[in-house]
Amino acid sequence: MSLIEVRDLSREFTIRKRAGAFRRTSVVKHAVHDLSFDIEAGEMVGYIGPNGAGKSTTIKMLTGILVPSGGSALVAGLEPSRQRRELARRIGVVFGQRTSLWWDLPLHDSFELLRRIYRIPDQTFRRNLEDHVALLDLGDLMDTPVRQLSLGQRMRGDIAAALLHDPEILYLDEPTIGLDVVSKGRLREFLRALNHERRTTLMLTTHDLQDIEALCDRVIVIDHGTAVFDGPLSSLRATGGSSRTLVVDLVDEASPIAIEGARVVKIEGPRQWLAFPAGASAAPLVAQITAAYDVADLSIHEPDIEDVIRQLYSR
Ligand SMILES: Nc1ncnc2c1ncn2[C@@H]1O[C@H](COP(=O)(O)OP(=O)(O)OP(=O)(O)O)[C@@H](O)[C@H]1O
Repeated sequence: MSLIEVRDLSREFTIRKRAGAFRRTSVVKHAVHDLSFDIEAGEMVGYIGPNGAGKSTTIKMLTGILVPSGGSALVAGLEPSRQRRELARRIGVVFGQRTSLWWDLPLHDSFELLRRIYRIPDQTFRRNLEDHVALLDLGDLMDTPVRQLSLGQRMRGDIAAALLHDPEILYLDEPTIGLDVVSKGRLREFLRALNHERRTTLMLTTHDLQDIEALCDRVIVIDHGTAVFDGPLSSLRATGGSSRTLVVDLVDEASPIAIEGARVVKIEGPRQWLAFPAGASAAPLVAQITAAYDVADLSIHEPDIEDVIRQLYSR
């Protein structure tokens, strides 16, 4: 059994609209429609899609906040909407846009309250507090009220809080939103270590594709409530007819390189750019070029992930 099992999961919302002075009609919005996927323990999965695609609705169903209108979800063997309390002990949730900490309380008191709410055993609490306070650099901030923390500090506090009870699964919704480059880097490093060393399963929703590139081997792309891609990041690059580029520095300027399987798209002096399908191997191309030309240097450029995803959304 997978840690997260989603089968034909659907959620509709009925939206009532004014259709005249006194008349109202209702429209049904399919926020999530027949969605299916499995996530195994220890995976780090990026869950991405354009605004309004259904990401938050999915996460809300997986955490038990929303009841599905159809299909099923099993998380750690539990049915989220029916076994929400039991599930809360097994999962952690972090929303970048809002905090789960107590605004007026020092960080330390927020953690203490969570210890009681989740009835976290003393040893677990102490070990996690010690580890996470050190790794997330929260030591000097423990006595500061949450409202006085910067966005990055608050986010680190929220992540430490979500991990106090040793959850097997951590859902992160836009964890790096509004953070500077250094803070983003540190946070990604922490999440990578958490996944490697504690085997915590991560499901990450973000509009920052660098988060995905830094953390996730697998990506699920959702649009209009259904999955339009589910696979490794490397295969995502290969979809949508995108291409990789071989950049060849010749010893001397030459006419366009003519080989099978790639075409020259740009020439600047002795440097030539050759495009080839993203799913193809560069090895035979390199062999052909080095056999026929005097080559000073070679490099391969992967397709820009933002372009690939833009193509996927516009389909
Ligand atoms: N409570 C609700 N009532 C009515 N419609 C809703 C409700 N919640 C979500 N929707 C609609 O369902 C669709 C999916 O919304 P959802 O918040 O899941 O998208 P999202 O992928 O998380 O978007 P974003 O990236 O903007 O956060 C949207 O069209 C949204 O307007």
